[in-house]
Amino acid sequence: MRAMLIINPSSGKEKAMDYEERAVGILGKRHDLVVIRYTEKAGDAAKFAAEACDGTYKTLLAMGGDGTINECVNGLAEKKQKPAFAFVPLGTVNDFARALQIPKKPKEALALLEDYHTKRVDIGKLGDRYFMNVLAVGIIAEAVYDVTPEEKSKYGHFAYLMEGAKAFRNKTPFQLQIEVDGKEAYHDKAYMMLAAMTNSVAGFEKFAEQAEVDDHQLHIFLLKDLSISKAVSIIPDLFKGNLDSNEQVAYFKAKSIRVKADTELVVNIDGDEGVPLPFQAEVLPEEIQVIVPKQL
Ligand SMILES: Nc1ncnc2c1ncn2[C@@H]1O[C@H](COP(=O)(O)OP(=O)(O)OP(=O)(O)O)[C@@H](O)[C@H]1O
Repeated sequence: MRAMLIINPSSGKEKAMDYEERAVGILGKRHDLVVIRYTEKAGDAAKFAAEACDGTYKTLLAMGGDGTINECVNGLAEKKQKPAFAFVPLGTVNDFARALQIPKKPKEALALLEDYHTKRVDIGKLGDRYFMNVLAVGIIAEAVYDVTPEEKSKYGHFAYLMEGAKAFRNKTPFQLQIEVDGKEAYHDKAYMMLAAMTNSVAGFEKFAEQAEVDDHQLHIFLLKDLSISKAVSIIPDLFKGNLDSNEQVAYFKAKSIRVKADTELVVNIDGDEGVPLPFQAEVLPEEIQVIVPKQL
């Protein structure tokens, strides 16, 4: 059986290329042939990952940031003959790696291929798009687009918090209507909605502390109020893992959601601009087999 190695040469300050030789060496021990594909533009990684589902590949290894990993997940989703998926996280935030305890050091992440311990993990589906981390509507979703690559490399994932705090000023809420698993769960004003597949959101590993990668659930958080006196309590709860019980937050778990709003809003899918509301999304349980550390 073959292995495919997808490299985004622009990821992680161009670090991806440094680890190519080591990756090929490790993959070469378990596979007859290692096919290397370099991405040049958006969409390439998804296309290559889909090609790796032709039944001749045992393993797909991606080296890149969350963008490349999301594309690979999109290429693999709902294919019959998926290879096991491994990745070396080279982005600034690396939420999927945080959730799966994949080491940040590329050498250590590559060493996981020696053990080849795998776990089936859930992903989400919205129309013809797939996500492994988070859907967002409202303030934070908009703030994500304003974070520049320079801010990301200077402040890491805190750049999102800074941009988010700026965006909180002068905001008015929208009316949001949410159905979870076919039942109306929320119909009121909100400033933001997040639906997380994993515990780590924008680098905050305690955001959805209760979320497991294979719990078949979306973890839905709604920010109901934003008066300064009350909103400040959210920051400590964000770090302590208590967001679900915060007074300003409504929290639901569900296998599927439908979301409508009274204003024009766009859903952000794993950090990228998605479709306008209304939308519906669902969990695809244990859809992707990922190479992870033994303790997971
Ligand atoms: N050869 C290339 N040169 C420049 N850009 C590329 C190349 N190949 C792919 N890309 C772009 O890189 C994007 C993904 O980048 P990456 O994997 O680093 O994710 P990211 O979301 O930017 O990571 P993070 O935010 O965690 O730093 C792709 O969507 C594509 O647009």
